[in-house]
Amino acid sequence: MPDILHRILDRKLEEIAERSRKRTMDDMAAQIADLGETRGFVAAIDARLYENKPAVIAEVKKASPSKGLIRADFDPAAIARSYEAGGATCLSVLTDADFFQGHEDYVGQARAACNLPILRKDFIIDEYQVYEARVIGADCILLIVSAFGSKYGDGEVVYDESRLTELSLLAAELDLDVLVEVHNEEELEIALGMPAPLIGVNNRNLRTFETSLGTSLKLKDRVGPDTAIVAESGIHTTEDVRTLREKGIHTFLVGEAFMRAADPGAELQKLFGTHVPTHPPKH
Ligand SMILES: O=P(O)(O)OC[C@@H](O)[C@@H](O)c1c[nH]c2ccccc12
Repeated sequence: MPDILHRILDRKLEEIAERSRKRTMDDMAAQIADLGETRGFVAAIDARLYENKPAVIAEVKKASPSKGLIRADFDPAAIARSYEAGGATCLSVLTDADFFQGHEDYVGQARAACNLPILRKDFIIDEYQVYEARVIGADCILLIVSAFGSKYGDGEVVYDESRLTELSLLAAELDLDVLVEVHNEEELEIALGMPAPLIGVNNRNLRTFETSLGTSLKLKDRVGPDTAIVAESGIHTTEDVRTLREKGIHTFLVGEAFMRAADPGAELQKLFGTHVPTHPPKH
């Protein structure tokens, strides 16, 4: 049985073919020429880190293949406002419909409701989706290195690095930032060789759903103190945040823990905010 990533990517190829029959890449390129500038995604993170504060990419996610429905009461605009009020640095909006119950319109809805830069969270494997990301109002795209890997009979995985580079160069041309996602050392080496990426370490294996913060901790050792990484997935408690910060990781991508809370922004503040004293200070 093919793994879930495989199934998602097969479906993406169909989706791209369906969509390009309705709207061509040339149409989108013409539309992009009239758009304003993007909101700097990486710049917002850098600015937050420069202040010595944690940078949180807060995810707008209704459901996932591993968890099923996560949030029934799902209003992207309200969630975006809540995240902004709770101190998020950026947003990540799921646009995949078939596996995450996302939609491309959610990016525009979130964008209109706040001033935060937005990552289009989807499985991008083709130029078409990069143009589409810019048209729907994203400021950054995700490139998942494992989506560019092919497994051979002997178990060896070969990555199409030139495709990854082509797509990240196209993103730069369209004024989009790129978050390159890795899950192991081999993928990390590939990400490090790409033009100026922001590197995210997914603690969740997209083929098995196994999740461990140990993945971020281990790969952080490989890049050393001078390379910032984003710890993605499986972050639920203040203890998780403390463990990662002690290791020198200060940028986080969090979805489920916020999405299950009645007030996602308040939960963000609880996980990452400064301690609020229970007694007001005396003058
Ligand atoms: O809900 P979590 O465990 O906090 O995870 C958020 C985010 O990291 C996760 O949704 C994610 C990371 N990389 C992805 C790639 C595709 C889809 C989803 C993801």
